[in-house]
Amino acid sequence: MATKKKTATDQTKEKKSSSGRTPTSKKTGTKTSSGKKTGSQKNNTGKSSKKRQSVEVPDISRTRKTGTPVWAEVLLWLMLAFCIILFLGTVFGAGGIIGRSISGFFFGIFGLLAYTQPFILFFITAFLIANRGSMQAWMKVLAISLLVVSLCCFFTLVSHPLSVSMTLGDYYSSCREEKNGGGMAGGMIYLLFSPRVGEIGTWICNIILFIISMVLLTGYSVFDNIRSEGGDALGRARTRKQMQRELNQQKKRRSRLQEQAKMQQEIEEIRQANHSLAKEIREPRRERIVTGVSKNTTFDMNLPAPEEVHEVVPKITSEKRTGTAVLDPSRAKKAEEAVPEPEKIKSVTAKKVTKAATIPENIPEKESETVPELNFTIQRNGSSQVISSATPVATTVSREPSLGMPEFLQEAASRKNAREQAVDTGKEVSADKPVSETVQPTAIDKTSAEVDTVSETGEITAKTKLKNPHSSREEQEQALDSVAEEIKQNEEAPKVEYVFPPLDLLKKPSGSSGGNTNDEVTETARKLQETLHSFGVNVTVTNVSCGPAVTRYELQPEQGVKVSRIVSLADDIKLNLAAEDIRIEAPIPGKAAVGIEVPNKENSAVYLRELLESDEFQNAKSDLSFAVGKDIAGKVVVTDIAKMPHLLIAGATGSGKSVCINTLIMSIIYKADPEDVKLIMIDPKVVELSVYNGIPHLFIPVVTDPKKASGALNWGVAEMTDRYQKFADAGVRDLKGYNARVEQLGDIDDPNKPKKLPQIVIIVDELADLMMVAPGEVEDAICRLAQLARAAGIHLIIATQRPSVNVITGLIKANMPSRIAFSVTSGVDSRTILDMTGAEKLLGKGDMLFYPQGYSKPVRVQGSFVSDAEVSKVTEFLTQKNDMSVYHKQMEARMNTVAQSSPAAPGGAGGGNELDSHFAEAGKFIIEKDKASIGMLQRVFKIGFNRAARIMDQLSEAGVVGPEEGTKPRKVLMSMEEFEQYIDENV
Ligand SMILES: Nc1ncnc2c1ncn2[C@@H]1O[C@H](COP(=O)(O)OP(=O)(O)OP(=O)(O)O)[C@@H](O)[C@H]1O
Repeated sequence: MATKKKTATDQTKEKKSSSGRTPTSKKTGTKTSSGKKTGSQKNNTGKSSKKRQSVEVPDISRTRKTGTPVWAEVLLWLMLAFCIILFLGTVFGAGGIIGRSISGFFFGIFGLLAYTQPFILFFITAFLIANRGSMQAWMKVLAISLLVVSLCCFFTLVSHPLSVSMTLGDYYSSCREEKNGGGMAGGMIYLLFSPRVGEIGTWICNIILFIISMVLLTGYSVFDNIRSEGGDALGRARTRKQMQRELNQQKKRRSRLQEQAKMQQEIEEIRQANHSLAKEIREPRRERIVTGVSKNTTFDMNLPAPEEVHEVVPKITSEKRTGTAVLDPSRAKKAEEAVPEPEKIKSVTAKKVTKAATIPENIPEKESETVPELNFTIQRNGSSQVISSATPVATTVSREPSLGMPEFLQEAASRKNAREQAVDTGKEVSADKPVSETVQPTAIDKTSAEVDTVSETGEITAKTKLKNPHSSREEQEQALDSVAEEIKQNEEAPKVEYVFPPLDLLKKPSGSSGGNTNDEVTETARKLQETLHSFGVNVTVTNVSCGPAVTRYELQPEQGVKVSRIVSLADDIKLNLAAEDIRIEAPIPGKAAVGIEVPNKENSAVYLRELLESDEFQNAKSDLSFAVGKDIAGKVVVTDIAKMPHLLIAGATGSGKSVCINTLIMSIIYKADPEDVKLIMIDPKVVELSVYNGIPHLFIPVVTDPKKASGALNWGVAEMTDRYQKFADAGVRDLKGYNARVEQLGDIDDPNKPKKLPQIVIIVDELADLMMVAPGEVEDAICRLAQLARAAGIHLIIATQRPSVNVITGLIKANMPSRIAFSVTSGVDSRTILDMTGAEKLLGKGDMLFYPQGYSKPVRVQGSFVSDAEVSKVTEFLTQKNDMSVYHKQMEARMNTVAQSSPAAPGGAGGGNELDSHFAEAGKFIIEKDKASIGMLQRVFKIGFNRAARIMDQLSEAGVVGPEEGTKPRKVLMSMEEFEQYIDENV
């Protein structure tokens, strides 16, 4: 035990000592509790071990390397003592016996210089110690010794010369006694030189000795100095010469650089001249400044003899164009001479072209200091007129299609078909109207050609019973069955020939075309140019398009003018033109111009009749042609709903949505047979579309109850899925293919023969009202229809006055590619509709931004107008001429079925007190989760709030869940077994 204890104490001691002293071994290191060394510890250990080594093995010599060794220090101290004693002895005769004998010895050796010896001795000792091992130090000591000796000799010569009889020993004793002379050292030198070179010689030799000692001591070489002095003078002369030479070189270099810069400038000028010439060549001919060509193409017989007219044709050699000459200065100069200046161009090349015509007096010149003169074209109702402040007005007919209009909008061909003949009986439209030359065959031809190709192997299977394999909802199936039944009944009913309503039921446009007069347009164009010029933005009005509501001025900014500057001046332009609001289109798509749209002083309405009478509409092939209105240049805009394929119409209240929908419906009524196009109208506002009740195009009466509306949309979904099934059976891809296949069957005598399917347009006048009642279901139905219904020939037209994100949801927006934005209150609303601002600048009353699928930017259009009275007249005509009494009854019946089958309708799918089809599932789900909430049911079963609430009420009645408890969730009262038993007994 004792041994153990001792060992432990020893260990502790060792530890202590190791921690105090620091260990020597590298292996020893502090370990962490886990036994591992940390990095920092390792580092520390490393450092401390080095320290430890230096402490452990003290190396005095090494430590003293930088300082004085001990022995030297001791020596120095001893020397100091000796010198002090010497000093005391020599100066004061003190220092005792040792002091006196030492000083006597020093007087004997050095004579008078013995007084300096204590200092010299101490200095030499210290100096040698400080520069140990240095030869230089020894040399210095030698020099001092020589100096001392020469000084001793000097004192010998001066104070106490040696007599001839005296020996060196005598002289030593004499100096020691008298404390005078140069001592033995001086005497020795004297004796060395005096007998040989005489007294003077001794003096000289001593002086030389003195100089030598000084040279050795200071290292200063007199000869070197003399030589360097002489050399310096020579060097200075040389440097001066060198500097002169360099100055001359610099001058030469500078002048050469100046020459180069000059040459480069010349080259740059030539390059610019080449560039501008090349640009002139690239410029379209019409944009080049042409002199001497009259724009008046009418030949005047009274004109004087034809003058020579010159056209500028810049002559450019290949050398100039390629710009190779500029690399060679000499050639560059030649090229410069060859490159004509603007004046030169005029004069030199004017001789090239001669034409027999008058020379116009005023040619618009591009000047940045002055406002350019006006010279632009006014486009109005498809024709264009050239306006120039310098030349007389000449009118030319513009045959160019209006800007930004895709082909399918201008589609018109000489279509004289059976339908037109039928229309002629009722319509006022003259079939003998000349076909416009602007009309071109369009994509629609191609499309019809494409879709008409039907699979040769496929045969149409007659389907007696319609089914909906894709629909999972019971309601949808019910709706589908009932609607199918109704359709079947309709088909079996005797066919009534559709009588198209005559166009004279619609109001004729007034004689005046409206819009601004030419003078007003010119005045506004001038004001625009001046306003922008006053802000330092130079523009030229190149074209003016007079629309029914707005006039667009096309401005071409000068080179270097930023488009954003014009946009930023919108308010100033508005102020200067005193305009209500202006819209800037910067730049106009496809044009090198900025468009400023200024409202007309007088707004002219675009009557639907003039659009329906237009060639564009008359020649449009599609049954779903829609006369939208007139564009900014007064050109009729007709579009095909089938190609849209779904349209979202949004705008503030009173902006013209309902009128737009009316014109759309009227366009269909005037274009399509009810057999080809059917309409489903949903009008939660009740008053807007009810007037159409009774027209043959309606599938079901106008739906006004928002709760029933989602049922109608669901019916649309069911119809769509059914149609896809039919297409699949027939081996076709879309409605056109299917109808073509049906037509191929001809008049076979089979009661189950498939019938042609009409295109269906579902029109919703106020989406916001529907979204309030059943947002989930409406959104679902709209999205499903929008995604798939195009090929099935079902198209959606949805209007809303609330362009907020909870009405036009992201899903709806993504699935409605074509948009019409009427005037809205804010840019945010405009963004919601169009994904860009602009609609907030519209004027209302049918002023719209038309943005169908395929457009890069929305086009501003003034929508066509049809009054309620006109609509009433047309619907009256239709109900009278087309016997719809049977049809009405059937529609009523179908409407009721659809309404009942609507999931949003009260009473659920079965109506009355029947339990909802989701009742059992919902009950089980709630018991399983032990949580009852309507929102949860909505989410899980993807149903609307009303239905979920109804299921919850039914569950409450059945005692599955407790009553409502304010904001708290209802209590779950039944177990799974009890509920299953309940279902077995009651359901
Ligand atoms: N294309 C048009 N040309 C001339 N005036 C028009 C045009 N469209 C609409 N208006 C005028 O604007 C008024 C309001 O139009 P409309 O009823 O269509 O607006 P709305 O957007 O449907 O409004 P709300 O959402 O309140 O029903 C019309 O009574 C009519 O006088």
